[in-house]
Amino acid sequence: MGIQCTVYPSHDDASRAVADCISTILREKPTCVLGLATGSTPLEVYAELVRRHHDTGLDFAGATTFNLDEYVGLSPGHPQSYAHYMNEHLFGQVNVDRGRTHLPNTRADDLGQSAEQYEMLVRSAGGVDLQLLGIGTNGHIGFNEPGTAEDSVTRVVDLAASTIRSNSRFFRDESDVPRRAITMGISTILRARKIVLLATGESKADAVADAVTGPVTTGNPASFLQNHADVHFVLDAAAAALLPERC
Ligand SMILES: O=P(O)(O)OC[C@H]1O[C@](O)(CO)[C@@H](O)[C@@H]1O
Repeated sequence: MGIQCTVYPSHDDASRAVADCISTILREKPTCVLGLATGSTPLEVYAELVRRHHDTGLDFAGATTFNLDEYVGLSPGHPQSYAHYMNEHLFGQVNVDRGRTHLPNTRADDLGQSAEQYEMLVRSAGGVDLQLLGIGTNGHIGFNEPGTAEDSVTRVVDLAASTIRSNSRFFRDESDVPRRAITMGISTILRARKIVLLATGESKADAVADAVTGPVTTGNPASFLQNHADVHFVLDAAAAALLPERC
């Protein structure tokens, strides 16, 4: 157990390393199940995968995907919805079968039931082979904010004030940021066979150091990743700045 870290000089180098992991699993297991993340951090990973699809024929046809989370209150066509993000940056640009791409349905009348169904869907697909994660400055993974229990499953959550503030950069005004989301839980994420977390930039350095070297605590949800057997943190130098030399 423990988290393996690799540090790259730049965000682009780290993104290419993550694209390598995803490309490898697509080649080795064309029917793989990918767990996907949104946010600004993985944008270059998706751009690189799209380039590889066009340049080398990287094939998504057999893959199934499950996104970690989706805001409540935004239509799938809203420019800041994660459905729109995925369509724009990956799904609309590669040969993935759209019937096999999944995001939590946050338009259902019964959001609790919708979350339960999503959890079951991930399980019935045979589990996630490779889960891609980002990390919030407060240590959140998906929208599992500090205080989330390790046994949490897919559910409706309230976003932390710090997350609303941080994500307001994508919206006209902080008041436009949705207050709720459906997110996979910590236990949902930990069931993935392999986990790759990409973190870049100095704003993530504290959360990364706490997750890797601190105690396993609900105070930093990413620290639960220490309990997984195959977790790799792919970092740029800025995000790794507070880690000890050897970790
Ligand atoms: O990559 P960013 O934009 O820094 O976001 C970090 C994390 O925050 C979220 O965007 C949710 O706020 C996650 O999806 C992401 O992993």
